[in-house]
Amino acid sequence: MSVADQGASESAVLRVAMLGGTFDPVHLGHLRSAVELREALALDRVHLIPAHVPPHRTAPGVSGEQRLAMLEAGIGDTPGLVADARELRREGPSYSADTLASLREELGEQARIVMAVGHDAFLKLASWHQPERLFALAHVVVIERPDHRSALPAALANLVGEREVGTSRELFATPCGGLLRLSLPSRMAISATDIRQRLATGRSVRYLLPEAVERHIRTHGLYR
Ligand SMILES: Nc1ncnc2c1ncn2[C@@H]1O[C@H](COP(=O)(O)OP(=O)(O)OP(=O)(O)O)[C@@H](O)[C@H]1O
Ligand SMILES: O=C(O)c1ccc[n+]([C@@H]2O[C@H](COP(=O)([O-])O)[C@@H](O)[C@H]2O)c1
Repeated sequence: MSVADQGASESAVLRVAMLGGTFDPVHLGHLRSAVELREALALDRVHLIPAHVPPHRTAPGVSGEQRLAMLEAGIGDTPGLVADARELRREGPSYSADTLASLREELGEQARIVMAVGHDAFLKLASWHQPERLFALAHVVVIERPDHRSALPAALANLVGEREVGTSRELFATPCGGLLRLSLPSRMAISATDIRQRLATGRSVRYLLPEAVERHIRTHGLYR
């Protein structure tokens, strides 16, 4: 096979990322990092997937339907971003391994599937449900700030083993099983907790989330 043919067959393989979260509500930090992730890894799609019952935190105050509606409003027509409701349709805790299994089933064995997690979530990965299965189904990409490299806790170092690679090209040589730590420079200092507090105390949330999401919150009287 010529180099040009190799390039063509590589790019024909679907590359998809899952970015899970509570999205209570979705904000510009989430959306900007989804866009940057897509560009950095040349992904076909980034699926933003709201958790139905988040495994490691208290239940969100706003229903799954409302969090999904805000996510859809926030994404609008942004190319390559998808509001994916699959965890909302599943009963019980929203384990990421089950979500990746459903993506794998849908996209087939050859698709390159990435589970994107923030650095803080990554540090706890060894305590997630069926952590080895995550790597059997997908690559893990850790979104880090450039200044934020720290040593891994022992349980995580065991789980990660020799999986880490340095480039997306190496990562996408296989459909799953790799780890890439990706520096995205522009993480915004925005959190959903802060947005909820601002709304509850009547302060402005303008420019922290898309205007369509703010409109949805006002129309439905959320977070008051
Ligand atoms: N400002 C941000 N920039 C980039 N990524 C973010 C930002 N805030 C959260 N994330 C990431 O988005 C994913 C979903 O986050 P989540 O829904 O918990 O939002 P949050 O703002 O951290 O919410 P909360 O304040 O309620 O904990 C996680 O992987 C998290 O690390
Ligand atoms: O599968 C698990 O055991 C698991 C444990 C903790 C978090 N997660 C997922 O990680 C994503 C980010 O979670 P959070 O709490 O940082 O918003 C979200 O999709 C969660 O469902 C998944």
